[in-house]
Amino acid sequence: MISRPRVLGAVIAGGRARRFGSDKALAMLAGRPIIEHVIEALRPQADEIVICGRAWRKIPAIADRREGRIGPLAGLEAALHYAKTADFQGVLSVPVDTLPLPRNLAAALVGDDPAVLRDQHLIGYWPITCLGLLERHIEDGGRSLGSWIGRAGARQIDGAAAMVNVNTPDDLRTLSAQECSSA
Ligand SMILES: Nc1nc2c(ncn2[C@@H]2O[C@H](COP(=O)(O)OP(=O)(O)OP(=O)(O)O)[C@@H](O)[C@H]2O)c(=O)[nH]1
Repeated sequence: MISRPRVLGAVIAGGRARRFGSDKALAMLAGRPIIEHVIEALRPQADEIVICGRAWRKIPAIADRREGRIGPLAGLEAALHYAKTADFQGVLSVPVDTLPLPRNLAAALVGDDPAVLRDQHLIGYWPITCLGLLERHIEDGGRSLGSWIGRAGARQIDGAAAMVNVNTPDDLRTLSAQECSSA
C-alpha cells in the first residue's frame, strides 16, 4: 500500500501589501475575501491548514520566527517549524494573493523532494527535511524565492499559466474578469 505523507497546508499571508494599498487578504472576489478562496482551494489538499503571518477566523495563526523584513521565506520557515513539531511530513505552501489554485495541486507537487510551480515559486511542497537548509539560507541573507528554490534544488512543474498574483488593485480587476468569464 502506498502511504501518502501527512501534509500541512500553509497560507503565506504576512507582509505589507504596499502595492495593493490595503489588506489584500480581505480584498473581495465574487463576494468573498480572497483568503477564503485560497483556504477553500487548499483544504482538500492538506490534512490541516495554518495561516502564516496573520490571524484569520478560527484557523491556527503561525507568527514569523524572525524580526525584520525577511519576506515570504519567513512564513515558509515558520510553517516548516510548526510542521516538524506537529509531526507532518511536509508543507504545501500557497500565497494568500494568488488565484486560482490548480485543482490537482497536491498530486502534482507532493512527493519525497521539494517541488514548486514554475513562475509561482511560493506554491510548493517542502518536506520537513528542508527546514535546516532554509534556516541557514535565511541566516546567510537569502531573501528571494528564486535563490531559495535554487539552493533547495526544487523541481519546477507547469501548472501556473492561468494564475494571477494580486499585487495591485488592477490585478484584482483582472482576476475578477477571469472569474466572471469562467463562471
Ligand atoms: N509570513 C509572511 N508572509 C509574507 C511576508 N511578506 C510577504 N508575505 C506574503 O508573501 C506573498 C508575496 O508577498 P509580496 O507580494 O512579495 O509582498 P506583500 O507584502 O504582500 O506586498 P508588497 O508590499 O506590495 O510587496 C503574499 O502572500 C504575502 O502575504 C512576511 O514577511 N511574512
